[in-house]
Parts: sequence; structure tokens; C-alpha cells
Amino acid sequence: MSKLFRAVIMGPPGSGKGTISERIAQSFGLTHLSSGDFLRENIAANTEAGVLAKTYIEKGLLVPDHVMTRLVLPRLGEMTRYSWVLDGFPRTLIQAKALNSSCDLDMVISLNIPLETLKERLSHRWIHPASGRVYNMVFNPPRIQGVDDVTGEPLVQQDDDRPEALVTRLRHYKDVAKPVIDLYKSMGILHTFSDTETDQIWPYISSLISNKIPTVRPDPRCTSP
Ligand SMILES: Nc1nc2c(ncn2[C@@H]2O[C@H](COP(=O)(O)OP(=O)(O)O)[C@@H](O)[C@H]2O)c(=O)[nH]1
Ligand SMILES: Nc1ncnc2c1ncn2[C@@H]1O[C@H](COP(=O)(O)OP(=O)(O)O)[C@@H](O)[C@H]1O
Repeated sequence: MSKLFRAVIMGPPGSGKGTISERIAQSFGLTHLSSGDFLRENIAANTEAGVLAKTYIEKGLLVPDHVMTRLVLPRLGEMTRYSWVLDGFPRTLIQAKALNSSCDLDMVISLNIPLETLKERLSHRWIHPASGRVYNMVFNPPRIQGVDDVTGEPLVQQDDDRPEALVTRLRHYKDVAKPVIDLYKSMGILHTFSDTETDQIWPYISSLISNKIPTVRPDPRCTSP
């Protein structure tokens, strides 16, 4: 049986979770699972969870725990045979406890990025809604201004990246993330990285995962709730 690796990446909005998860996925052949993408899929498909979630996201608020756990845990249950990096979940202690009771994590990466850097980055973030591809008009701009590299479709700025929603989101993040970070610290699986640039952080994350991957074991408990 192949060895599986399960990581969570945490950090405030704009800290680079999506960007770093994509690099991990490509470098190590893991699947990148994103709670934000799950939500956007549900919003686009007008599911009950999607309609409900949209009302919270538009206000810059977290989606309630029971909605998130019902959305994310079954998706993890479908991934029992794959290694993954989970981006954006858990964000609260209730979510973290629900995740702990479904599977054993090998590693939690926490990104600690200065507030001014976050504000600057998010003001330049544009996405391709259908695929979830993320661009930054300064750091990684699309080849043609305003359109997705792959499909040529227009890019949009997410409602929750607009300055009004952003300040609320960052404040909320700090309050709810602290007990989650403390939990993972007490479990001995937390690794925190602080810098203003993803390219500076990446070599450290890459070597951490390289050292860990050969030793991980499959977790038969990672099943659908
Ligand atoms: N200037 C700059 N932008 C970055 C860096 N890393 C990521 N970004 C951009 O910052 C924005 C937020 O990154 P993202 O990965 O979406 O963060 P997330 O909200 O934590 O998932 C995106 O537009 C990225 O392209 C970096 O090191 N420098
Ligand atoms: N685990 C979660 N719990 C509650 N709300 C969530 C969760 N994941 C995503 N969301 C909601 O979806 C929004 C977008 O999430 P995401 O794409 O991960 O972006 P970001 O990291 O930039 O906030 C969040 O601002 C929040 O409202």
C-alpha cells in the first residue's frame, strides 16, 4: 500500500495558502483541497449550502461550522487513497476537532504574514471563478491583462477581497485561529513560517515536506462521517 501524507495549511486571507498549496501539490504530487473552492463550487451550483454560505461570505464572515464540516468532511472521505493538502479548513476549534476525529494529520503549516502585506496582496488578487485559478496583478499577472491564461475568460475580484470585507475578515481570523494553532502546537505538528514573500518561505516548506513524506503511513480512519 502506498504511503499517504496529510497536511493542513493555515493563515489569514491573502497569506499565500492557495499559492503554496499549489506548489506543494505540483512538487509532491498531492491533491490540493480548498474549502474556498468547495464553497465557490456550491455557490455556483446554487446548492442549499452554497446559497447559505454566500450570505456570510459577502459580509466578510466565516461560514457556520456545521455547514463547513458537512461540506468538507465528506469530500475528505472520498480521498482515502490520496495524499492531500487541505487549504482553508479548519478555521475554528470546532472544525479542527471534527477533522481530528476523521483523520490523523501529519503536518500543519501556519503562515504568519504582516497585515500590511496581506492588504496589499488582496487588493491585487483576481480570480477565474470557474477554475479557482488565482492571479495577482503584480506577483503573478495573467499573460493578457484581465483574462484567464487557460480559457481566455474574464477575471473577477472576489466580493470578500474588497477593502470593506477585508478588515472584518482579518480581525475574525486572529480571534478564531488562536485556539486552533494552540491545539496543533500541543499535538506537536505545527510549523510556523513568517516572511513577506512566498518565494522566501517556499524552500523551507519544501524541505520540511521532503523530509516527512518518506516516513508517513496511511490512515485507515480517514473515512466519510
Ligand atoms: N506580492 C506577492 N503576492 C503574492 C505572494 N504570494 C502570493 N501572492 C498573491 O497574493 C494573493 C493571495 O494569495 P493566495 O495564495 O490566494 O492566499 P490565500 O488567501 O491565503 O489562499 C494572490 O493574488 C497571490 O497571487 C508573494 O510572495 N508576493
Ligand atoms: N473553514 C471555513 N470556515 C468558515 N468559513 C470559511 C472556511 N473556508 C472558507 N470560508 C469562507 O469562504 C471565504 C473564502 O475563503 P478562501 O477562498 O479560503 O479565502 P481566504 O483564505 O482568502 O479567506 C472566507 O472568507 C470565509 O468566509
